[in-house]
Amino acid sequence: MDALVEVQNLKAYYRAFLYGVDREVRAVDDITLTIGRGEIYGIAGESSSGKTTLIKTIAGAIRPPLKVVSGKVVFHFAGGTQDMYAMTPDERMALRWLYLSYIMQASMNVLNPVRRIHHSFTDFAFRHMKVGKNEFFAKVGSHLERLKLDPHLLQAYPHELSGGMRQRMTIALATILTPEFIIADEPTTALDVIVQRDVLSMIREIQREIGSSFLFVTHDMGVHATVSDRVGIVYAGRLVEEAPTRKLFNLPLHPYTQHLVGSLPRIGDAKARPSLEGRPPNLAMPPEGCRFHPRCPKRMEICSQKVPPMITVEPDRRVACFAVTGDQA
Ligand SMILES: Nc1ncnc2c1ncn2[C@@H]1O[C@H](COP(=O)(O)OP(=O)(O)OP(=O)(O)O)[C@@H](O)[C@H]1O
Repeated sequence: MDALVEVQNLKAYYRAFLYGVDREVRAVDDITLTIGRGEIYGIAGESSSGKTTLIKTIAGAIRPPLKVVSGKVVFHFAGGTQDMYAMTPDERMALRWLYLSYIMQASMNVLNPVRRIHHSFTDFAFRHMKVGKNEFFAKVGSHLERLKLDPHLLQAYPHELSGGMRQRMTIALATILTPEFIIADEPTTALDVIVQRDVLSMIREIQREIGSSFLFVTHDMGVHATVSDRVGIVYAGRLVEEAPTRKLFNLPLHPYTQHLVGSLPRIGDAKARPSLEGRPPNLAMPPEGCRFHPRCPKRMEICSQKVPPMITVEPDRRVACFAVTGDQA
């Protein structure tokens, strides 16, 4: 695989005072993954599993109480190879928008609510494009048309657009400079199913047209089935399985992935699918060994004693589970 982003043994913890005690919340704990050029890499996992913290850490958007404890995030952009945490804040800023951009769930936060939408494009992209105003707006117009958005919408205020249209406009804004890497955090979660489909096909189209790589985060496995090329499953701050999407859905290996895939509703279901017993762990006091073991139907003695390493079980898939790989140490 031609790697665009390499995340190596990344650990990022929050410092939190809980019940008067100073604790570390180990939200990202030793994650290693590679995102290929032109690939849509999905991250899935339930609420509080560390998805948002992982993408903030990859994007270099770190502020206290979050701290990168160890590990690396390396980008192989056209401008050269860069190590996110060896860069100065200015160098990091220079990457934003041009090479790396971010699509969030709450699109209103990006589009200035009291100004017409064209101002948002000017504010974010004009100085980077290094062309005159007329040429700039011609480029913005053709980018919108390419994404099947009417350029007249640039004259509108954000509140005049529907939620789905606003989100599509935010995606147009995030991609106007054709960044090589786009991070999307639950970009369709607040949208109804029909609008969600439009936004997902827009993301696929962008990936085809401008060849960007995406890191696509959502707890919704149905969305991953539609849009992601590969999926990494996160549980309690750790990556537990990674595979091409089709393989992951056809034959999930990790018991947690089996639960996620097995709990997807299917047409003809007479009753609700069983939910997993127990709750995800408190990341300030995670269980020893495999963090999933207290809830795992396949747990063995070793699972509470040792952290299962991520093992490559096929050239394109990895899993961290003693029940699958045995103890290979
Ligand atoms: N500012 C903070 N201080 C302390 N702990 C935090 C802070 N922000 C998040 N956490 C903790 O870090 C862990 C991971 O949170 P994170 O938001 O990354 O999870 P998530 O998978 O993105 O969840 P969701 O899907 O609900 O957004 C959680 O245990 C959360 O309580």
